[in-house]
Amino acid sequence: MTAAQVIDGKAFAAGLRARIADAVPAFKAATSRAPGLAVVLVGDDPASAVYVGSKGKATVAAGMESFEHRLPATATQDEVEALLARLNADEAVDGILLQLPLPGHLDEQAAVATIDPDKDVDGLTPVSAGRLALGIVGMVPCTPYGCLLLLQDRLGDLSGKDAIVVGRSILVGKPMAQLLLGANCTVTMAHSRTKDLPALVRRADIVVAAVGRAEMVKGDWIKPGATVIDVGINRLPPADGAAKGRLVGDVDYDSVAAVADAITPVPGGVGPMTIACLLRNTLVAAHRRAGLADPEGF
Ligand SMILES: Nc1nc2c(c(=O)[nH]1)N[C@@H](CN(C=O)c1ccc(C(=O)N[C@@H](CCC(=O)O)C(=O)O)cc1)CN2
Repeated sequence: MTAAQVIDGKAFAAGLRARIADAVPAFKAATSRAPGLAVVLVGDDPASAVYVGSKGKATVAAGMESFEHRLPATATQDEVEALLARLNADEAVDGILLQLPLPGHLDEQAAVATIDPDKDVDGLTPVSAGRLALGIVGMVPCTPYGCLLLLQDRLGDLSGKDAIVVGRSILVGKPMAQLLLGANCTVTMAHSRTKDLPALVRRADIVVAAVGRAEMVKGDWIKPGATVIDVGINRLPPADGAAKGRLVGDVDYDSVAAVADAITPVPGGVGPMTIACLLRNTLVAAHRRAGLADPEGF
């Protein structure tokens, strides 16, 4: 039996995207141009191609300019970095996103580090990570920022809450922990070498699962009344001749929903927030580059 409230990330993201679209005309009126987002896809990973397509469509739907750049899977490090350098210098581009993962022969961190931090709408450059750690205004990675918005919408002030982040990736785990710390939570970061993970999770008011292991977090790990944010997107093997397997998160949904106060579903939870927050970051970057105050309410 499901007791938890379902946190509807899809609906929240739709509302955020609508507010962003409403804010774009004022930017255009002030600058005579639209905010511009450039997305770079290297290679032909099918999931990445879908995400890049969705980002382009969402950008246009918000009234912004979308620039899509595709490089072959054989592109060299120099070719990727040369394209990023061109986008850094392009006045029409406010935000640059290098879709990850890159093909294995490329150095992701080195490529990301060449992006102008003022255009780093993914919040992944060393400068953005440093600003986040120091609590200085900068660009925040989209998925963890989306999680924070969902948590604040559900719980209000997060001060004093015990939070655990399971997973320490650069894309989600590390920035998520920084954001929760910035919101005055007491934060535990757990990872593959953590001892007695269930006992640590059981202490938390807020659980963010971002490990990339299907249905790993179980209901008997959860403190009754906790809020659970599931960042995982895992495809199970197809069952009984089905063409595709079911999409599940890092949380064992049914057992956790029976104990938690609130939980994000997969799909329809955190995923849609990633693209909405990318548009938010692009709008903010465009304002800062144009010397305008940050748009209000984002
Ligand atoms: N440079 C980046 N690369 C990647 C990022 C990122 O934030 N920056 N995140 C992920 C992929 N991603 C966006 O790029 C992304 C993943 C999932 C979703 C989403 O809406 N998922 C849906 C389910 C989709 C499905 O049916 O398969 C959901 O959860 O409801 C959006 C964006 C890795 N790369």
